[in-house]
Amino acid sequence: MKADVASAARSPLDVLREAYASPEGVEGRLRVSEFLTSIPAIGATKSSRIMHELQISTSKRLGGLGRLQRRRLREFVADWVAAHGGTGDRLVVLAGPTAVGKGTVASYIRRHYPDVQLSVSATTRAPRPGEVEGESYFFVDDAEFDRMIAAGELLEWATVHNAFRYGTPRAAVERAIAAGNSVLLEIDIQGARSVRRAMPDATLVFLLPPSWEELVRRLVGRGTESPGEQQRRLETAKIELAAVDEFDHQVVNHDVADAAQKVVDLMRPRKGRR
Ligand SMILES: Nc1ncnc2c1ncn2[C@@H]1O[C@H](COP(=O)(O)OP(=O)(O)OP(=O)(O)O)[C@@H](O)[C@H]1O
Ligand SMILES: Nc1nc2c(ncn2[C@@H]2O[C@H](COP(=O)(O)O)[C@@H](O)[C@H]2O)c(=O)[nH]1
Repeated sequence: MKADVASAARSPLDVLREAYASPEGVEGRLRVSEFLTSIPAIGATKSSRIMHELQISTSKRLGGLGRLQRRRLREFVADWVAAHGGTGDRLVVLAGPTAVGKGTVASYIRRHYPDVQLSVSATTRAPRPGEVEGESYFFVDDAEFDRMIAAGELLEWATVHNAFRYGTPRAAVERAIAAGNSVLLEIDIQGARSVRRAMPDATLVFLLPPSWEELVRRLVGRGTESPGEQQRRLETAKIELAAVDEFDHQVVNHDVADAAQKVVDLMRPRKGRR
């Protein structure tokens, strides 16, 4: 008989998230084999084969998996769900350390994939040359940002790099999802965590640099921060890189077009892609 953990109301990915967050909780104590067979179209034989492929022993419980096993299982389940009727992830968050290329990848997506809806954030920082109100950001003053927070108009917000405040307007995201469209949020890591709390079904993508040296090269090469500020951001980047396992997918930004394609792929219907 199928275990009741991945009932129609809850996605198997939600079950995994809860298990990884609370290894001693109900989901954490669930055997991996029971979890797998609770997913429609996975029976006992298939479950054994999958566990063998993922190098997980038959006695393991979800909460007792090691870091690599957790990642392998989560990626397997994400692919499986997508291939068996997934409709594309509705809310996709692209986050990562400073200068990894989030803005560059998001701009590439804006230019090359006009069907992808990008959320436009509100910010208290001033516009840079070439930035357009309502396209790049909604540029607001502190009083207006305070008002938006108080009115519950922001899905998440954060003070980024100890400088200015940035937030995701809730209404546009909710409207898009209600209309059956997908939305991409390019935000910082604190914001990604807040989105996960507010909307547990969101898909979090961590953009990684090809190497630490390349991240430093990109930050220094961009030339928009003083040497002191670069140093401070690199210290924060070290801490942020350690958060990679909180995310559903990792994309390495070797090449902008390739990274953009990978992000967009997550937002598209993927039935039968496996
Ligand atoms: N794949 C890539 N290869 C080489 N250079 C890249 C690549 N992606 C981005 N860059 C360069 O890296 C620098 C940082 O990129 P970008 O400003 O997009 O980073 P970011 O993650 O948005 O940074 P922040 O969070 O600090 O705003 C830019 O000079 C950009 O041109
Ligand atoms: N938490 C949020 N972070 C955001 C949002 N919009 C942008 N950002 C992040 O801010 C920094 C700096 O951006 P910049 O345009 O001033 O260079 C960058 O890391 C963005 O990802 C948001 O709505 N929420």
